[in-house]
Amino acid sequence: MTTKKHILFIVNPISGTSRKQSVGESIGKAVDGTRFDYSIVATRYGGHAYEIACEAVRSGLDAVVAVGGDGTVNEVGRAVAGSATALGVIPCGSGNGLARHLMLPMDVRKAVGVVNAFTVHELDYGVINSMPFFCTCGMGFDAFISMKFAEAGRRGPITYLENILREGLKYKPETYEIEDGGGTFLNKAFLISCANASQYGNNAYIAPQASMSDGLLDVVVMEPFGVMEAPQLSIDMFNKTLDKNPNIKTFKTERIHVRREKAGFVHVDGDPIMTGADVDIAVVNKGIRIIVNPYAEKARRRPSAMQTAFSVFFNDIINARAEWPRRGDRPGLHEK
Ligand SMILES: Nc1ncnc2c1ncn2[C@@H]1O[C@H](COP(=O)(O)OP(=O)(O)OP(=O)(O)O)[C@@H](O)[C@H]1O
Repeated sequence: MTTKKHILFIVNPISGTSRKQSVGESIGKAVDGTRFDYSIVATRYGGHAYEIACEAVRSGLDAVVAVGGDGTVNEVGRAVAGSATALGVIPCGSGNGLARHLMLPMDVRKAVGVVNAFTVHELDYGVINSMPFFCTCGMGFDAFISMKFAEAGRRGPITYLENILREGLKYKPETYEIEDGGGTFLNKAFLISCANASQYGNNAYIAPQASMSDGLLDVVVMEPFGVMEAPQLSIDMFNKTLDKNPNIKTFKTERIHVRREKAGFVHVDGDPIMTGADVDIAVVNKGIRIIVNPYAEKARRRPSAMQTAFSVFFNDIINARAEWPRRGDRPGLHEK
């Protein structure tokens, strides 16, 4: 008789937009009880998932499964990184960037099926000023929007889009000094994103070539762009061709150092955090064990309705940016 594996499911009840009352029940019905002993706990506050997952690692559990979005994945990932305990994900957030990169099913029952299969790979994660990230981190417009999203209080893709629309109208690019081992260069940029996994969530691919097993981060520098280039940027983001866009510089590296004009926000897997002007970002090669999807067919990634909606909204920003100053009723806005 083989011994059962021990798994803890940590449910973030406020993640995503749907109510989470029945999630525990769905998990209970789908877990293979002949092979796994499991328990389910709900978080009571931000940071609680990290605390519970640290305890699970100390107890030597085989896996801790984050039931939530990228914020919950980050808390559990931080706790299990560097240990024998694996990270599992049941995607229940609004963006689910890591889950989508790993091609995990969005359906709870099917995602538990992936946990049941228990295929564990050692994968990379990143660290920004000593804070681990598993999907993306970034600064500039990237961090600005994640901060606004957190402030908004409401969650879900529509809030995200509304914020992009509102804030995109007045965002001003900054100058960054970037050092990547090969040299130092100055860049005026709209955003700098560092990707361990390929997307922000909702299938918006900031770094289509990003791999979680190459020991490298994909750095994306989006330079200031004009009204004419913007529609192509949004199309490229959803067609996974952003790396071919002339307004984008991309490179792979193990680490970079970025010096900003002043202290400011960065985002770490979508959550805004204040840091100093100097930012160090590095990859930890094969630093975390993750339950992956043995049934995934990479060739079948398709654009979703959400992708199309995002493109439309992005184009609206551009149109609004072009028109408002002309109307003369928004003197505070910065039109490039
Ligand atoms: N019980 C709780 N009450 C308040 N906040 C919580 C609670 N549990 C977790 N959190 C916090 O909620 C935040 C959002 O969670 P999460 O990222 O999982 O969902 P999401 O934002 O909807 O998804 P995504 O990041 O994929 O868009 C996290 O930063 C987490 O720390």
